Amino acid sequence: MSDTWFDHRTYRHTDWTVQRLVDLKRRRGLTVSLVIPARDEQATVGGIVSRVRADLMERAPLLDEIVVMDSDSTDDTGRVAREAGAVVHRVVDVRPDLGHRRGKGEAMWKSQFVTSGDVIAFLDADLVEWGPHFVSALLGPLLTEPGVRLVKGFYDRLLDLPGGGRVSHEGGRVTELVARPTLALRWPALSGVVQPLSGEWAIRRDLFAQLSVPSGYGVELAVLVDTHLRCGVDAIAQVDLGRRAHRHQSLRGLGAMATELLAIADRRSGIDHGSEVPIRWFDTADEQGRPRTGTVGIVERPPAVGVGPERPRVLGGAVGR
Ligand SMILES: O=c1ccn([C@@H]2O[C@H](COP(=O)(O)OP(=O)(O)O[C@H]3O[C@H](CO)[C@@H](O)[C@H](O)[C@H]3O)[C@@H](O)[C@H]2O)c(=O)[nH]1
Ligand SMILES: O=C(O)[C@H](O)COP(=O)(O)O
Repeated sequence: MSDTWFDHRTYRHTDWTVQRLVDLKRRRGLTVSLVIPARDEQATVGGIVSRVRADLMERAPLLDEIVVMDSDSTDDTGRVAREAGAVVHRVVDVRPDLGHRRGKGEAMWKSQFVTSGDVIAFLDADLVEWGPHFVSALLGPLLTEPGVRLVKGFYDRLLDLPGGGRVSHEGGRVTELVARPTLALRWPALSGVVQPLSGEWAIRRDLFAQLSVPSGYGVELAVLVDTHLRCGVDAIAQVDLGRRAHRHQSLRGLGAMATELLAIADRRSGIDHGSEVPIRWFDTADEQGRPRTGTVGIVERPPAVGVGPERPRVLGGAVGR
């Protein structure tokens, strides 16, 4: 297997200083939006927003806006993020004429209608070990390599072990057991992508607007595969960001995520499972002792470029002005 892509499209976050990135951005005349999708992240979102704001907006003018997409939170995520200095949009309030779906991908798709940067960078809101370079370094390849249009972050991933306070370096269970094997089998050109599911990535707006976007956790895999299919693997770069730790989901939650990823990959290989896949959980039972059932949504939003302007709302039967 050729490692050519890995060798010439893999960078380290130390390859650029923030000042160099600011100079490059100014020279290229580009603007950058940071988007943070967040559902019930009041514990971490405030610290994340205030740190990127201080380092990448106030100390150095790298970001033009920081937007938190509040994804159906039932806690104080929106207020905490606003007080920390972000512009906050409730996903449900953005383009209501297009309807509302739940999920991370929906928050990211709708962010296109409330941001204006030529480049959109994404950052998860549940990080507990990270730094502002998780955002700034993603811009390096986009600002220096004319052919690069999508940049993925990668890192050493920590996993909390039972027993309290113990960690291993074997985090990213869905990444290692589902996403990377799927890429290796179906799109081997992408097998050098270290963290295909990383929530830290940056993309040219004009490319993102041409892609369909799964409403749930399939967004990262879809954007990666579709960029490869549409633009070629050299349009993708990756940056080593060091170490990352985040809040872990339950194994059952990860099972649903894995199901969605496999269905999204299948769809791109010509096998469509429809908009919903039934799943069963054997670790819990209903009143009759049978395994509980649930469904995983496999819906996608169309490319934003084809979505027209907001339709006027109909007020009391008359078209509102
Ligand atoms: O309905 C949702 C669910 C999650 N999130 C936010 O999305 C981010 C990541 O979600 P999380 O549940 O922490 O995902 P992980 O278990 O960490 O999943 C990994 O794998 C996913 C599938 O590729 C990626 O989307 C994630 O970014 C990546 O961290 C966080 O800021 C969440 O608050 C939403 O905005 N809406
Ligand atoms: O990227 C992944 O595989 C999922 O986010 C799960 O990560 P974890 O195993 O570190 O919880």
